[in-house]
Amino acid sequence: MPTSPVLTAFPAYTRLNTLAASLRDASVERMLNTDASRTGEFSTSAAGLHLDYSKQLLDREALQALLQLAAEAELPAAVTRLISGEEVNNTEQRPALHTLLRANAGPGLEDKLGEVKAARASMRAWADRLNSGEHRGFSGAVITDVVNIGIGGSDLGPRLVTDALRPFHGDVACHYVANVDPADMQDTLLDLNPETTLFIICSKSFRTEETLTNSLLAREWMRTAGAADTDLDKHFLAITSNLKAADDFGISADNCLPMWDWVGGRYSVWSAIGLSCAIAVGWEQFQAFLDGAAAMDQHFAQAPIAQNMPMILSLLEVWHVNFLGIDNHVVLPYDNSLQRLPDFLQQLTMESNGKRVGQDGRSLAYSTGPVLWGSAGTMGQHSFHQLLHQGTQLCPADFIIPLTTYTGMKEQHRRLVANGLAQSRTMMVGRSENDARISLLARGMDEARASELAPHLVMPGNRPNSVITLQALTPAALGALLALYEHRTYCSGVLWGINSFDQWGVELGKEIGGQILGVMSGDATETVMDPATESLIARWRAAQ
Ligand SMILES: O=P(O)(O)OC[C@H]1O[C@H](O)[C@H](O)[C@@H](O)[C@@H]1O
Repeated sequence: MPTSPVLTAFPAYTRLNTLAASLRDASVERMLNTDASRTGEFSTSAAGLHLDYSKQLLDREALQALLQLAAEAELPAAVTRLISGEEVNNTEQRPALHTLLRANAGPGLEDKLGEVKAARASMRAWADRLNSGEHRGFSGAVITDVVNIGIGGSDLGPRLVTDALRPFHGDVACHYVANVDPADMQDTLLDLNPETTLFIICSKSFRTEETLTNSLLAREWMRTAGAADTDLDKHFLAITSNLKAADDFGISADNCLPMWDWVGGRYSVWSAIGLSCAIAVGWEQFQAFLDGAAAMDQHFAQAPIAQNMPMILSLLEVWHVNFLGIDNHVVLPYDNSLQRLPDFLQQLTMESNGKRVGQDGRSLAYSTGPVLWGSAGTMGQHSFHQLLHQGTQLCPADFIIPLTTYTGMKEQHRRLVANGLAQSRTMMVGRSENDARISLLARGMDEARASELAPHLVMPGNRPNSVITLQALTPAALGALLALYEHRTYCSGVLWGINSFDQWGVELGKEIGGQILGVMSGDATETVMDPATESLIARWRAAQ
């Protein structure tokens, strides 16, 4: 395997360390208030999104050093490697061509692009057939509900996109079942009618335990309702690269749409894995979603580092993790439709960059992907924002704020935006002890009590955050936003010298899961577990 460059070897690394130390006591508020051009310079726009990072704990010198780091790590060349189909996933010897899934041209990749276009045509045909009522179930009834069965990348992306684009929904309702907990499938089926339901089994591998278990439940439900095996094609589609397994399940090749090993699960919503979304919003809107992502791809490939939004976000991530010693990142969409965005980004970033060795397998002596978390504003304000403002850990935040609402309720939406902007500003300005004391006195509190209470009201401020705004949460803006975070993730992986496209860390748990299931089912009496696991299995057995 090639020797991967490591972050600490770049000349800019040492300089950034020094600059980070010198900035520890700097005031972001002062930097903003004394520099009229800071907001303009610490911001960039792309594909309908605007990023303002002027409230980051960063001055011009540090920003220049970060840009220098990106140049030393040759990020622009890394973008070319990604988009041109080089084997950026070195441990699995594959390219990662999610950009091709939304492209209209792919120089040197014509064969693959041809397959992508054929898959798009097939998605479109299925979306049209279902939305027009042409495709019918075994009793001749029109399909009214689609259930996507998948997990991880075969669930989180489609679920988020369908949820986020609610105002664009047509007549077919899309549901999502992922968990192997039978309650997930049972609850979903409660309101559904087998005659009018179609399942999409989404699994690149068609080997995933949860998905296969739920698919068997769905097939049984269909059979119990009177569907013959020859009717199954009216109720099941498969999105997979494993046609043989789909066929063994009873889904014919005509009902299978492709997935390819050169697309990672968490990067696959743009492929036929997104079919449920295309059905939910119709092909035109799904195409707009692809086009929005393609516009971000173009920006990523062409914009200079200093204006390159994904690169800037990635440099900020590395700045936080490796120079300010921060190990988490909170994403706060001020839009109810984006409440599933943190879930999606958790898989995207943590499965991609939660790695401890470089591409060459050598242990890394520095931190990589941070823990990502978050929830839709304003809910978090009434729960965890306390820690954002006064906790001992720094939690750099991305506020994501659409500037308009589809609801038509402008005044209420103004409140939502005001809340987002207020949280961003509050994280920066904080409150001194003296200001706290004065505000308590103004409320009529006596001097002694105000002095006693004031330390509890102190907020250090200077807490880094960025604000991403968009005109409206349209399919195109959503596509651009997801592509933005995909590319940010890739750039951070390049800066850390890791492979962002494999996920070996999830395998052992699956293997041990199989062993434990064997013991619980009594099929593997010879298997010896550790005493703690044995004792927990005994507790389970006693409860049966
Ligand atoms: O699409 P599938 O093959 O069913 O895979 C579903 C998911 O399961 C795996 O365990 C991986 O960790 C994910 O990256 C993947 O998205």
